[in-house]
Amino acid sequence: MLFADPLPALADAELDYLPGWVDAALADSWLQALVEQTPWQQPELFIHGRYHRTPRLTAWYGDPEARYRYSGKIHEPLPWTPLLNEIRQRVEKEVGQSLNAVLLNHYRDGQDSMGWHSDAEPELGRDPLIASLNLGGSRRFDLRRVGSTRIEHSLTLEHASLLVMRGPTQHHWQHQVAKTRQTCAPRLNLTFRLIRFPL
Ligand SMILES: O=C(O)CCC(=O)C(=O)O
Ligand SMILES: [Fe+2]
Repeated sequence: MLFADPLPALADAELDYLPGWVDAALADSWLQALVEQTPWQQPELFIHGRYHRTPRLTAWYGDPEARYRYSGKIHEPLPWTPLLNEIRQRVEKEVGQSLNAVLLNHYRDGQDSMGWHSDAEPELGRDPLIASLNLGGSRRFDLRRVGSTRIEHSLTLEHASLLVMRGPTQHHWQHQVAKTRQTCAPRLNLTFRLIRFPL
């Protein structure tokens, strides 16, 4: 093989990393439009008995039934914009499955982050497919087994790439985007999902 595999096979996981999934100039235009057009929010999360501001900006879009529970609160989806719907259709074609919601995360700099979690909410059902589009600055994405504190693998998610997680991944693995002191260009991540069992 000419290049080191950015993603070796991990037991009980099915991950595909597709660098350059979309033309870089088109990805640039998506990034700019989404940063400007999205009504960003910074919700408060109730964790360990205290409220914390989410360390990033977020927005939730989807079909009307795609409600989403997050830290005890139910979030109604915003209606699809033409651009998000166009991106959704491209992603659906890639993964061969319909998707009815997307979570947008805006990491403004290296101090914005997402803590360890699995995307295993009951609304997503068994073996959920999560298709994650990366726009803007690169960030390190870490993986560890559920129940372990040791990072087993890290990969750099680059502009215009798509990371697809499917099969048993969410039931056996957690992921994070950690804070970093390195300078980071603003980054958007869009995780497309299928809410199978709406609340
Ligand atoms: O920003 C990322 O790459 C991860 C986002 C994520 O894990 C999520 O939205 O559930
Ligand atoms: Fe996630």
